[in-house]
Amino acid sequence: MSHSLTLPFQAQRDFVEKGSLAATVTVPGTAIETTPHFAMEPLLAVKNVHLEYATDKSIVRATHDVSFNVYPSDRFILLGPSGCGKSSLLKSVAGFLPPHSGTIELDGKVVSKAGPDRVVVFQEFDQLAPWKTVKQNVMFALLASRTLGKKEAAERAEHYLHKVGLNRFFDAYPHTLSGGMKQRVAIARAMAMEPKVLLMDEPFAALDALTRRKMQEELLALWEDTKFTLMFVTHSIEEALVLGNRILLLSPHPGRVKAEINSHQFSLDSAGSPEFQATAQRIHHLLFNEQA
Ligand SMILES: Nc1ncnc2c1ncn2[C@@H]1O[C@H](COP(=O)(O)OP(=O)(O)OP(=O)(O)O)[C@@H](O)[C@H]1O
Repeated sequence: MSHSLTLPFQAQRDFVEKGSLAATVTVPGTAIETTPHFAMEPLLAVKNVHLEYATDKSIVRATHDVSFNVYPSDRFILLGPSGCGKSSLLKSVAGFLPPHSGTIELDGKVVSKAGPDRVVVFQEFDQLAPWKTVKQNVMFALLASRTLGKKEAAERAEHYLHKVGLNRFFDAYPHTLSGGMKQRVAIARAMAMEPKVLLMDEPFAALDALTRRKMQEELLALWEDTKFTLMFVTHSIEEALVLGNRILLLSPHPGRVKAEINSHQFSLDSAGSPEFQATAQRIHHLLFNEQA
């Protein structure tokens, strides 16, 4: 599904620079809201995607006919109940799970395998190589993908480790780090690849509430800095609202698009506001099939 409106050039620039505009248009007869994206082409186009797993006993359908577009600098959230296919969609965009039918296009090219233009940060703390230092972990992906030579990879690793506040830990080994610090390394490693889309699968779900909040703040600060394109999976309505500018709501298993919501008006400070609470309630109703 693609909804685009034409706005003047300055408004288009505002969108690119700020990542979103205040204007919201609701598509008549649907629960889909759209921020005008002008004549801008989507960076990522997911079209009518059915995802399936073949098990010994049966075929498990993970998603049914899912379509959405992600635009440059979007912070696009996949939100839905457990088992609705959020992680499967992320895996499919990453190139690990080919669609049973439908297509996924990045920059107009069909995604058929994993590539350095899509990097995933997972929830697990064990995604780092334990025998490598923090800096070596960040450099490894750059070297293995032949993105950079050794000297440039070292410089880029240091640059992104600075950005996530780990400049004093270049030579530390993962087992000496807290869960939050390990996730910062994983984020630095992913950002160092400078992917077209950064994919995050509940990266903060295993952290305590205070660290989770801090990591959300840091992720938004990183986004303010470089305006990267983010696709982020969560089942927390609050996390979706504070981190995302657009939220795709998926129905329970198998996941179908239930609604698309604009959330660019919210920040980490708006969690207690009446508007935030009302939107959270509305999402809750939409997710649980009550009238919004
Ligand atoms: N490797 C697999 N083999 C078979 N079925 C699978 C596999 N991975 C996921 N599934 C099934 O696909 C459906 C979607 O799973 P998925 O993990 O994508 O959902 P999710 O929304 O990310 O869930 P959660 O929020 O609990 O992580 C579920 O029914 C799940 O049991």
